[in-house]
Amino acid sequence: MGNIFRASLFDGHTAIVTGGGSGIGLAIATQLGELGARVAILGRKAERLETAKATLVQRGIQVHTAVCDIREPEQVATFVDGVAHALGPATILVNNAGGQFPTTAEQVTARGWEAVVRNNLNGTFFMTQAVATKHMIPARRGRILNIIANVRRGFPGMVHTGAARAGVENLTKTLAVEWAQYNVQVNAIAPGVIKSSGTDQYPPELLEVSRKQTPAKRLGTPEEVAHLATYLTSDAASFVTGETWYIDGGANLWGDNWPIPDPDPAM
Ligand SMILES: CCCCCCC/C=C/C(=O)SCCNC(=O)CCNC(=O)[C@H](O)C(C)(C)COP(=O)(O)OP(=O)(O)OC[C@H]1O[C@@H](n2cnc3c(N)ncnc32)[C@H](O)[C@@H]1OP(=O)(O)O
Ligand SMILES: NC(=O)C1=CN([C@@H]2O[C@H](COP(=O)(O)OP(=O)(O)OC[C@H]3O[C@@H](n4cnc5c(N)ncnc54)[C@H](OP(=O)(O)O)[C@@H]3O)[C@@H](O)[C@H]2O)C=CC1
Repeated sequence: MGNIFRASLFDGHTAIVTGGGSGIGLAIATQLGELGARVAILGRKAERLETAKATLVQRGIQVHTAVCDIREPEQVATFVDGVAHALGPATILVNNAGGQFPTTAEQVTARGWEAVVRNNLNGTFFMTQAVATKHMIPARRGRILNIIANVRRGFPGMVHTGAARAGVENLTKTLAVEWAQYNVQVNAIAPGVIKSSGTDQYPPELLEVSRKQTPAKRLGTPEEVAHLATYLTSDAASFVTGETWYIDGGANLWGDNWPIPDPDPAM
């Protein structure tokens, strides 16, 4: 599918995309940049960021990159100040960085739990607070978009990320209300299973199970998520706030997120 959005849609905007060096984040950074935004991306791995930067620059996009772990508030503050210096204050923040590992609730260690909650919930909040207070609230203008996951029916098989993403969904609602007075809209996207650099780390046979468990009978693409992100960060969505948008081929309504044993062993 081609791009249905106007070429100059984001002229004059600066967009931060966390985890913009790969997968869904890179697709979003590419699309916002091609529509006129200056783009700042971060991640923990410098090499990944350099490769992504080359791709974006090749497409004529003005890019700022810096290594930053969103779990560390000092690194976040330095990154956010660096964006203002390099590209001007951010008008768009896409909190896309995140991840987890499969585990049963019985087996997850305290450190494993903390690692995933810090990555997905704490990191998202630290970025959001820094960008809003330093850039968006003073300018009385901002769009924040949180990438979560399909947690509508919990997340059996990944209890830590289910809890963390539900936390992000709730902070999306809270901040939509608190920051409406500053003309800052806050929304979330809940992707189903998307064929990306992220899911490439999962065994192919599990991805095939996910495909079958999706009513649309296919996996989504990063570009499809980017189209929705473009709408939600554009002026077309200026009266939309506090909402979670599922993009999952119907998966939140039917089928298993993750193949776990039947909760009733007698069945
Ligand atoms: C096929 C169907 C798919 C359906 C689901 C699709 C929905 C979601 C898809 C995606 O999210 S795609 C993105 C995929 N990418 C990732 O998820 C990778 C992200 N991982 C990370 O960023 C990190 O590994 C982490 C999870 C944040 C942990 O990083 P950190 O550096 O903090 O951890 P460590 O210091 O190494 O370990 C802390 C603690 O956590 C335990 N642990 C870490 N990784 C694993 C693992 N893979 N398996 C089990 N346990 C893990 C580790 O053992 C430590 O605990 P202790 O052993 O010390 O108790
Ligand atoms: N693909 C899918 O099916 C789904 C994905 N999601 C979520 O969407 C987001 C993007 O996923 P996807 O593109 O598929 O996967 P990727 O693993 O390719 O993307 C995750 C990105 O986040 C960055 N990142 C992770 N932790 C941190 C951190 N602490 N600080 C800074 N950057 C970090 C990674 O970079 P680096 O490693 O260099 O730090 C990477 O660029 C993730 O939050 C994922 O959990 C949700 C539902 C489904």
